[in-house]
Amino acid sequence: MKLLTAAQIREADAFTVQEQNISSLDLMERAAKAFTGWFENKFQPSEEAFIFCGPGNNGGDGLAVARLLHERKYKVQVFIVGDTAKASEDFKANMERLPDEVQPQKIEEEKDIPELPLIACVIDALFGTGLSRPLTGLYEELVEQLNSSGACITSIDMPSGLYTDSQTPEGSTIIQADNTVSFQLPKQAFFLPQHEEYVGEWHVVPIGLSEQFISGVDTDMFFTTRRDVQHLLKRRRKFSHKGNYGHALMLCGGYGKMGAAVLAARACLRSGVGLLTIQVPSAGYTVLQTAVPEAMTLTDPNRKHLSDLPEDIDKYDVIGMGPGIGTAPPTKTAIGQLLATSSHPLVIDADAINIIASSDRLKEQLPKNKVIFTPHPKEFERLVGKAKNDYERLQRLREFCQEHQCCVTLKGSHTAVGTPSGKVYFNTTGNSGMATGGTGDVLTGIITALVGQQYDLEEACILGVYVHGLAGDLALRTVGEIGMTASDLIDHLPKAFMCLQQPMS
Ligand SMILES: NC(=O)C1=CN([C@@H]2O[C@H](COP(=O)(O)OP(=O)(O)OC[C@H]3O[C@@H](n4cnc5c(N)ncnc54)[C@H](O)[C@@H]3O)[C@@H](O)[C@H]2O)[C@H](O)CC1
Ligand SMILES: [K+]
Repeated sequence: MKLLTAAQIREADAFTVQEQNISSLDLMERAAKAFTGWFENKFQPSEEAFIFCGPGNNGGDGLAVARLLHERKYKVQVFIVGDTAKASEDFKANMERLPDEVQPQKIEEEKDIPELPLIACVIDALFGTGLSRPLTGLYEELVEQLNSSGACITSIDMPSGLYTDSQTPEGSTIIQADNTVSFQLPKQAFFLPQHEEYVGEWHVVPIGLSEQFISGVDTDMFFTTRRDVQHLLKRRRKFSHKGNYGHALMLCGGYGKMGAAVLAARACLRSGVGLLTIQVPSAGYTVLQTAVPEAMTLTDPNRKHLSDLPEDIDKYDVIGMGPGIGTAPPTKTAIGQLLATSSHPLVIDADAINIIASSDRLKEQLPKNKVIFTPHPKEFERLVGKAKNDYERLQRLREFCQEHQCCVTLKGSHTAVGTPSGKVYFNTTGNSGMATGGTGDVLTGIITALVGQQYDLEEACILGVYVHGLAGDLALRTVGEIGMTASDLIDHLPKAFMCLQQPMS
């Protein structure tokens, strides 16, 4: 699904009003109803709502929500900040519609900011996608007081003070929402780790924006939904055999890190690959044969680290490498040799990334349209350099992918997949239980298996990160976040793939 900029959202708004022959006030009413529906599920009428409205349409939403909540027997108190004479037309219309029992109070100076009860339920309708500069003056003061009040804050559409699609200037004051309920589509800012404390949990409510507009609009930012990946999933044919699903080679493991090889191999096998051969340093032979009997095991001449490539390397459909291999000089030489000679698609993780990152010569040797990197943020930084903020990091991601015509899955809470054409796809599955050693090795195994099955690089990344997170979400239901291990993800991979095979209701 597409992610739109604030300007595109405004266009979608205008297009929808025309297409559906409704007024912008009708659209605001839809938005307010959608928000109120979410709110009713979350909070009881006994919880008094303190609604803070700015002078634009976000504030207009707040006023409409106040009316709807009042009709549903919630106690509401409305506060208005800003010059109402200059307020938007739909704001003014919703002021008119407020029932007599809901009389808004104006905040014109600091002393008008109310003292909130210890446990207060705040609705933040100060600014949404129309924010065009950092908060100052009374707005800033109010937001600071709300943030330090301990209230449970729900933001309408955007946390006030946060830019929708670009870097908010350093030091700006921004609402720290517990929940953000956004209209129709999540906003780009929600996917960036640096915004976690402002956005809180985000939720999306539909408001019927024009499908025609959204499908026609040009964007290079996407988020992946179940619908998006379901149609990527290839069917297995009735008369197929293991030769139809690819023969993967994995170069993984090192002394004390054979577990990484086991995890990557087991995940690869649980992701539909036809055949898997894994090469490990010779000390790992028994471990691999015992822990992963389905894989064929080759041993490196070196006992402790990778130092050589298999002889008949051309017969494989994909090579996955990196988990547990270390950065010993013979390992670097072997990786260099592989890059110089191989015509395979390559899935490159962990120390294989670090080895390439440390050498401009190796970076230059990267074959075009053949490589997937699966770095965590630190490995990514080694590969492309330090970024000042998440937006700069995303820009580096696009540039690197375009320069080397490769895919990169930049791992995180919303893993970002960069593609050779400069697009970015944010993943939407997964949970914090997955922040534990070995889950990256599992992802390498999954993506290697998918490339082996002839998914193109972009599809393998998007589907791979989605199913990896989905396995984590399924594991969450049985083992919870704290006790989750990488092996739990592997155990839940079959269910995750089964889930994707079910038609959506
Ligand atoms: N299509 C939709 O999703 C719909 C969204 N709705 C809601 O409308 C807002 C966007 O409304 P808009 O009037 O464009 O902007 P804001 O309310 O965010 O801002 C108002 C106004 O304030 C000025 N301004 C900007 N920054 C500052 C600042 N730092 N200090 C003071 N003033 C500032 C600027 O001139 C803005 O125009 C969207 O988020 C939704 O909540 C509709 O209700 C339904 C359709
Ligand atoms: K808001």
